[in-house]
Amino acid sequence: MKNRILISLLYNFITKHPFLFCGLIFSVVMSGALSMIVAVCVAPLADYLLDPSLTNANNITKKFILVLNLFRIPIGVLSFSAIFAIGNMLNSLFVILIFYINRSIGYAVLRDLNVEGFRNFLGARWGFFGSLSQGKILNTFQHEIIKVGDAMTSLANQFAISFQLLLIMALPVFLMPLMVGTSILTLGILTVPFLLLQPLNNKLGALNTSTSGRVMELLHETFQGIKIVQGYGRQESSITRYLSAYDDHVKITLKTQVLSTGVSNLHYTIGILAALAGMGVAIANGGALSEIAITLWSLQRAIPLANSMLVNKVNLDNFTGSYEQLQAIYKKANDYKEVIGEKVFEKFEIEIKFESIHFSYPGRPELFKNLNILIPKGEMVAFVGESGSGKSTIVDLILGLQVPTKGKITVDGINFEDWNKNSFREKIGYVPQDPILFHSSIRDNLLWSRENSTEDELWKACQIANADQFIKKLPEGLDTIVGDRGVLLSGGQRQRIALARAILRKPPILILDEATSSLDTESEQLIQESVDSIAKETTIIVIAHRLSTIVKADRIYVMKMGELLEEGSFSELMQKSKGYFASMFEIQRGA
Ligand SMILES: Nc1ncnc2c1ncn2[C@@H]1O[C@H](COP(=O)(O)OP(=O)(O)OP(=O)(O)O)[C@@H](O)[C@H]1O
Repeated sequence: MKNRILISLLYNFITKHPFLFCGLIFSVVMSGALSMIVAVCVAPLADYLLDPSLTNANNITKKFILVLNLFRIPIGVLSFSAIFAIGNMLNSLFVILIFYINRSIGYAVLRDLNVEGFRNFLGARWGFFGSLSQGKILNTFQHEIIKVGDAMTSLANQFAISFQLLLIMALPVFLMPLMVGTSILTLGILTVPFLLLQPLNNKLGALNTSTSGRVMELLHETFQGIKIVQGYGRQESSITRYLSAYDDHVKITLKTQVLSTGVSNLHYTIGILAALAGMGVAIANGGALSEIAITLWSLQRAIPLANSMLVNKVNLDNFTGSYEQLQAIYKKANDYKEVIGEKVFEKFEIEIKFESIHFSYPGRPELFKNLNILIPKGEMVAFVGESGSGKSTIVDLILGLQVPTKGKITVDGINFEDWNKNSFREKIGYVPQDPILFHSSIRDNLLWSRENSTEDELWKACQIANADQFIKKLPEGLDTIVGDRGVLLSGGQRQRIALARAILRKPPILILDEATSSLDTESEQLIQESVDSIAKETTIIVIAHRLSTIVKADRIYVMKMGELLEEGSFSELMQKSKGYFASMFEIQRGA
């Protein structure tokens, strides 16, 4: 399973980034070749130390001298040392290059996974976000994707190291097969206990993923709800809850890190033992000193590499938890994938129609049974009814954020699913119940809905939304920063900016979900007049609690527990004796 994942990740990577992969191979080959040259240099140096006249020099030294003669390089300890030093230096440069490419591979994979995650998540229907905690989504981006990127670096490292080892050990294997064989056998036997740690690694990896997810969830939840945490005086309990999750995570992380460092250190010692065992066998068998020196030199380069291989293996063992969580979330996002129709919505011409719509939220009883609604172009259509009766859900269905379980929604006679949803949404100005502003200036928040608006258009939209006066009084006017989600403004000011943002689009359809609920009566009145004035050229869908705000609506739908109770114009509904709407209106008037 794990190998299959790695192979598919590697394959994806090679096809997407062939240059990086070729760069890695080139650097690895160069580094290996240089290691070989450096190892060869050890023989003349060792022979020179034994006998500076080099009369009884080893075969390798003799061949080395022949090559130097070919290039007219003077023979002596200076040239031997210089070649040895330059070879080492060049090799170090290639090792740095390998490190750079390995990290680049990790970051390239990270970037691909981030893009894939973003596309998946933003392409999912609204329901997907309700099915997951935001902490989990953040954790996916901040931790799990990084772990998978690290695993790819480890994999690239594994590949590079295997190749380097092969080249570094080629000469010693040829010269001293017994010494190398003994060392490898000793190392292999002593490594077995380390390999038995794999199940523990897998378990720690999965625990690390879940505990870090919990930490992120609590962090996010606390700061999202900071007002209520402080308002209820629950700071201490929030800290305790957070610390408990944090401690759980630290415990697991510590275990993982100790294991990784422990493996690395113990294995290094074992590597030295293996080299000594090999050397012992070589000396016992009368091996030439210069050849033993070459092999020892190569082994001292190979042992840390073999050690890194084991550490990489630990990383590769515990990345599966992260990868599986990533895939599970991606799959979920994919299950919720929005169907994007092909027809581009250019102009709203006729109507929006709900035909026998059934709808239920997952795991909840059916909310709408056979709901029929008509929103003709140019009308102001209002939805009223008690809390929880389904008004906002109707808006979500119009926006395509939710999908009916049965029945058909059509726009201009065409099934909603056949429209390219974003082209339809681009024609909508939407002010949700809780108007979200981004942590930026008022200007940026407005321009977000229509980027190329002029200064005049910005102020005009603010004027219609009755926001111009208060914005002018702010020290930095349109450039005032609104704070995270708009916390530096009052609820009513936030609503007015959200309304201006919607109006700026000059949308043919304007959806106002309780858009004036936080305003004082006078501001509401002013906005009401503005909305009435744009109603002539705009289709307006409004959800209202204050029934006095929909007196001019052409059509009012009265909802109760997902059911359509009454329908008609304001005067028609008021004329119904014992009508639900009329009695609601009377109650509000009396209040
Ligand atoms: N994401 C959701 N998952 C499950 N049930 C939901 C979800 N959103 C809303 N509901 C339920 O659907 C019903 C209708 O909710 P909706 O928000 O559409 O009502 P509403 O009329 O707009 O209420 P209000 O006036 O309070 O905003 C409620 O019973 C609510 O609990």
